[in-house]
Amino acid sequence: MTGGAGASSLSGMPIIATRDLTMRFPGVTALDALSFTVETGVTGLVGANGAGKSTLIKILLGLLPPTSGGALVLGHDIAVEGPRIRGSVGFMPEYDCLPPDVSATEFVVHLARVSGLPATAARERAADVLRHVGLYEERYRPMGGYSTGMRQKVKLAQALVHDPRLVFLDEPTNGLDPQGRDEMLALIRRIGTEFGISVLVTSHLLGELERVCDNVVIIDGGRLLSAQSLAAYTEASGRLLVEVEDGREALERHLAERGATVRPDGRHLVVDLAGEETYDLIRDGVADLGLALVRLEQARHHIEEVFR
Ligand SMILES: Nc1ncnc2c1ncn2[C@@H]1O[C@H](COP(=O)(O)OP(=O)(O)OP(=O)(O)O)[C@@H](O)[C@H]1O
Repeated sequence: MTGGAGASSLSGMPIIATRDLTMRFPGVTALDALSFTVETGVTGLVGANGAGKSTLIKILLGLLPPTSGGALVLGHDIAVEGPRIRGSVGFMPEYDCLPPDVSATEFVVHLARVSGLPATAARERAADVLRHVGLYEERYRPMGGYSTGMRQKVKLAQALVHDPRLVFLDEPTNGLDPQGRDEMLALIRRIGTEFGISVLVTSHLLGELERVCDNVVIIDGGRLLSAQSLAAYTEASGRLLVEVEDGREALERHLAERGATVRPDGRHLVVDLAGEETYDLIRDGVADLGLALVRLEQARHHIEEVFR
């Protein structure tokens, strides 16, 4: 993935490539000259409410023409190949209007038929994806009685039923309780790994994307803040985290007197890594003071730091 300052490039052909993508509505610029590429895998698209995530998805599906700029999705041009893109891309919208009198099975079979699958294949695929998302006996009941979690699963199942190469999931954890959220995040990870389908998943919560994504694109007010692999966000920071059972202050003094740059941070000490000798200094200090070492590791950057 590339884009933004300090972006790192991943190998392989991009599944999404945007170029100066701009979308203006009267009085608001929803997307402002966005240029980035996304490689295969699970990619998080994160931004606050109103950042432009849903608008970007509609444009990438070829449903909404941008004001200017362009994009390729799976190598297809959004300006002229919308139907082709929608044939190879699944879409789980943020909101739903699931017919209350219809069962999940009937609904997903119907959408499989709309995607062009023959009747038998549509029934088989629908049964498969409903099982994969975790809807079992309930799938024969009318959807009017479903919980939010079950409705999210139906939306996910219909996005997967035509065996797409890529799925767009718009805020799939919205409205879920913590357990439902965990289940949905685990499912998203499985879609990317076991099923081999690339995923673009939006959220306004960085923390949850951090748990399932290979890559993260961050937008703010329609502008690109950053687009890179998760590993690049959380790379080693050049600082060591040290935790001892008792005697944190004594160790801090000991290290500072020997030239280390050290400061307390909660239960830890954070020590600037000047080289291998910093490890030796800490080891000797802990031994000299007779302390019990609980933890010594490289501090990692946190993805939230992008927003600071
Ligand atoms: N059809 C439209 N007409 C006018 N303004 C729009 C339209 N669609 C979106 N906007 C505006 O564009 C901006 C981006 O909206 P968008 O829905 O893409 O954001 P989002 O990041 O998906 O947020 P949310 O998670 O709240 O949906 C917002 O200011 C929104 O009010």
